[in-house]
Amino acid sequence: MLEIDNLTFNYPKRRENVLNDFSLQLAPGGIYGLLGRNGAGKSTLLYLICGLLFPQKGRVLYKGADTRRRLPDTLSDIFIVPEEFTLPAVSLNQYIKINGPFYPKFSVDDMHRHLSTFDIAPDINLGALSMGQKKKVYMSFALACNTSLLLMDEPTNGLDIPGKSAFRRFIVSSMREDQTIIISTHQVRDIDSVLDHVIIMDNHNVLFNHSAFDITRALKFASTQDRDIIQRALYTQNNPSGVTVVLPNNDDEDSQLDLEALFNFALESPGLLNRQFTNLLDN
Ligand SMILES: Nc1ncnc2c1ncn2[C@@H]1O[C@H](COP(=O)(O)OP(=O)(O)OP(=O)(O)O)[C@@H](O)[C@H]1O
Repeated sequence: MLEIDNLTFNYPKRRENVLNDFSLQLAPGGIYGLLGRNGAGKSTLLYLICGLLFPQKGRVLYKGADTRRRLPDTLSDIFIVPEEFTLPAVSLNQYIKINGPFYPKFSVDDMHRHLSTFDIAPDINLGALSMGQKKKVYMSFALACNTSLLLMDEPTNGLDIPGKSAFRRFIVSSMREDQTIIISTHQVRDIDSVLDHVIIMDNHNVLFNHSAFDITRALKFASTQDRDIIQRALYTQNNPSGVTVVLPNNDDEDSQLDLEALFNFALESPGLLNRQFTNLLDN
């Protein structure tokens, strides 16, 4: 269990807090999408979760331990793939030899399996890779560490088109049931089919926090030109072939979660969206 209790955080010399009395609890297992406008504090939250930043107030507990204590047992069970990183100019084998031992469940076989999903040979030198290739190698290493918590900041930025679909395969096929992955991203089309849970941040706090199952139970997403349907919609946005609509799912129909529409709906009418969920949970 990841427990974020009343977190308040600001960087030095900034007027407004980045996070203000921010609380969130994540049950273990599953892929969480963390969404928010630019500057909402998504990266900051990931750094606070893994103990790279310390809050001014509140705390983050992972499996009962405060992550700011940076205990070896905690740090060896959490991995973060930041949006930007550097890799040393060494062979992959050397990199694994140096870094693998910090993670007791690291598996070379898993590493090779993940690399092959991305079509990358294992006998490479990390200094001779493009940024996108480095990202694929680093994400493969991250997953091969088999930590129970994996944090990824904009993981699909810089990946080519085959790399983006490989990423979805890589995430879904490689994660274990007890593993929790938090993915912060703006590239919603790259991940909307793999998420188990959606968290939207705004105004220094959590704006929306529900499972994909509950979202598609409460809401129906469609693209239409039918005026009657458009008039009944809770939220509409134009698309090149008609109108994307979000409707109350009164007749229990299955539809594909449209993360972009959900995100825009949440920012535009958070009260209406959250009321829809209160109604669903009451029924
Ligand atoms: N090192 C820093 N020093 C001062 N302010 C910072 C620092 N890093 C981030 N900030 C500020 O904190 C706020 C939150 O930044 P953060 O990077 O967490 O947002 P984000 O939601 O990840 O944004 P984006 O979607 O653009 O990546 C922003 O207003 C940013 O300007």
